[in-house]
Amino acid sequence: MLQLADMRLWSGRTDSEDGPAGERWHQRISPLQLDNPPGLAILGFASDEGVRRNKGRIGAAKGPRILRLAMAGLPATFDAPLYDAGNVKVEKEDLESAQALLGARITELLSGGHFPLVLGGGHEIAFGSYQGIARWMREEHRDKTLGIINFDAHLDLRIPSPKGSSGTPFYQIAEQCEINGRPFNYLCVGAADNANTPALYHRADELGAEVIRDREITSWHLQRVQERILRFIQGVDFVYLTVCFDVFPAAVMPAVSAPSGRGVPLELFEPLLDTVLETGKVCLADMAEFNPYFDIEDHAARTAARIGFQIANGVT
Ligand SMILES: N=CN[C@@H](CCC(=O)O)C(=O)O
Ligand SMILES: [Mn+2]
Ligand SMILES: [Mn+2]
Repeated sequence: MLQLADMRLWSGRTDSEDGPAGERWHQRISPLQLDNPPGLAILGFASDEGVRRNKGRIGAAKGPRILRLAMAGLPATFDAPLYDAGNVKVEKEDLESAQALLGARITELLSGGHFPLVLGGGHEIAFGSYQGIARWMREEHRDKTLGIINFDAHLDLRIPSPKGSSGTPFYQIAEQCEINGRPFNYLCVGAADNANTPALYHRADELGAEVIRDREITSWHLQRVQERILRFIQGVDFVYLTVCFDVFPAAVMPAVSAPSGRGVPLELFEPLLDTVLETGKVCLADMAEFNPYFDIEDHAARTAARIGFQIANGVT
């Protein structure tokens, strides 16, 4: 179901003595209305169902709420309008309907010229995000191609058994691409060898997916990784950016279902994210798997908000 924006979440300190340059997101954001001028539209996907089906630690359905609270106090550093587009909530384990509804809402946002910043929820969010982008491209950009960049410790290329989960979204997307005669352009950045079986790597190969492993991402090799990402982006017209929070070290991001044994350090992730954003091709970003039950004194929520801040500033 669709839930209207709960504007009570957007509150925090105000520094009125500093004028507009002292404003924060909670002072700029408004509930999205039909025909609002294009802006950054925050949309939540309150879902535990994908992680539950994937035998993980549930709690990500509370992500959209806690992430909004964490982002409310961010400095308002961009001029574009900022909107809250509400939430899509999974009801009675019916993940498929919620993903379709998320997709429909995203198509509306993209058609309205907005940049959707979608807050999960487990990584099953990706199959909803993709449905929304795919329909928008079918309707408005038929001849263009899409690339998916997933910052993640996991490939998320599991085969639905029998239903989709937080571990299957990119396999489901590959199936859709096959059905519709579209290329499956998928780059996973940060995959961990201790968190993906050979079967999953084999599937990545079969599907022509590109993989940059976590251990390849060091400060010494940063430029090489940036070049690989840029090469991937050069081959597509639009990029769907998805960040699975378990790509970070567990000490930085304990608030996930499956914390990382190594992870990509934040100080290396940030320049990689800039590399993606600076191409100007990103049409949507989502952030998945934030589970506030496993946070420690809101530390991870702050890190997640910082990534939202970097994306918002990079696309506006
Ligand atoms: N979306 C994440 N999925 C991981 C979870 C791994 C785990 O629970 O250990 C996966 O399916 O591989
Ligand atoms: Mn993951
Ligand atoms: Mn994932």
